[in-house]
Amino acid sequence: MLEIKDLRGGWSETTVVDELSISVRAKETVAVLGRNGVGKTTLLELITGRCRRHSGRVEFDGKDISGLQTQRRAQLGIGYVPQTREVFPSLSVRENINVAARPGFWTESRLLELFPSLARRSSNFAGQLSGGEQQMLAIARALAGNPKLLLMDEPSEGLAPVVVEQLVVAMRELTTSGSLSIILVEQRADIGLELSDRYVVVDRGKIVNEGDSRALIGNDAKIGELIGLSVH
Ligand SMILES: Nc1ncnc2c1ncn2[C@@H]1O[C@H](COP(=O)(O)OP(=O)(O)OP(=O)(O)O)[C@@H](O)[C@H]1O
Repeated sequence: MLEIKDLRGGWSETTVVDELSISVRAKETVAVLGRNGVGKTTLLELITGRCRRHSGRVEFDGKDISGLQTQRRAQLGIGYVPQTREVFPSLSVRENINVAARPGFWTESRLLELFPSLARRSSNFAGQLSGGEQQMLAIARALAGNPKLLLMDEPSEGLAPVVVEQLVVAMRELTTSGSLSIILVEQRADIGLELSDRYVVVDRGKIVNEGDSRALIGNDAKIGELIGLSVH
């Protein structure tokens, strides 16, 4: 459903992602792992069209979307949960969810069921929420657009362990529900591997290793060697 071929791009003239190819099948979750600053966010932003492609192709559902505007890509079914969350602070939880909603499985009530902490605060302004709740809201808002592909950038970053646990429960539901394809950028390799079918390791804008996530779970020595990340 997503085919990226020899993609190069970055911020203005700077190349961050370099000749990267990856494909994601329907209903598959792929974890993107790697150290800070290797280009994981930039890869997601190239898929959404938020940063500059220098060469290569991005195909979505068999269509070349490389030259399309970000909004058009979203309309075609690419949802994005940016690292900075970008919820609208002066809109309520409900309003944030509905701002870009489109018909489909994910209705407001299903989303509030998926995230019980949001249900309890549905009338609050997003700006009053904790970091964890804002992260849940960013995911809920992206899902409300009923995407076919969801891109998530480090959802667990900066959150307390108990909140990360709640988030993982909801994300597990998403990855096992079987209707979405997901690319999950995650600093926490243990979380990324647990939630994904396959993983890729990015280093200096290229994929340097990939494989079946289950084969790597628990193999901390190998994870450390591949990524140099702490697993807990
Ligand atoms: N919005 C931006 N504008 C300009 N440069 C950027 C922007 N975002 C990232 N970069 C640059 O692109 C390079 C790769 O960063 P990127 O955020 O893609 O890496 P990352 O692997 O996601 O790391 P992190 O885990 O720290 O987010 C870095 O040199 C970074 O400074």
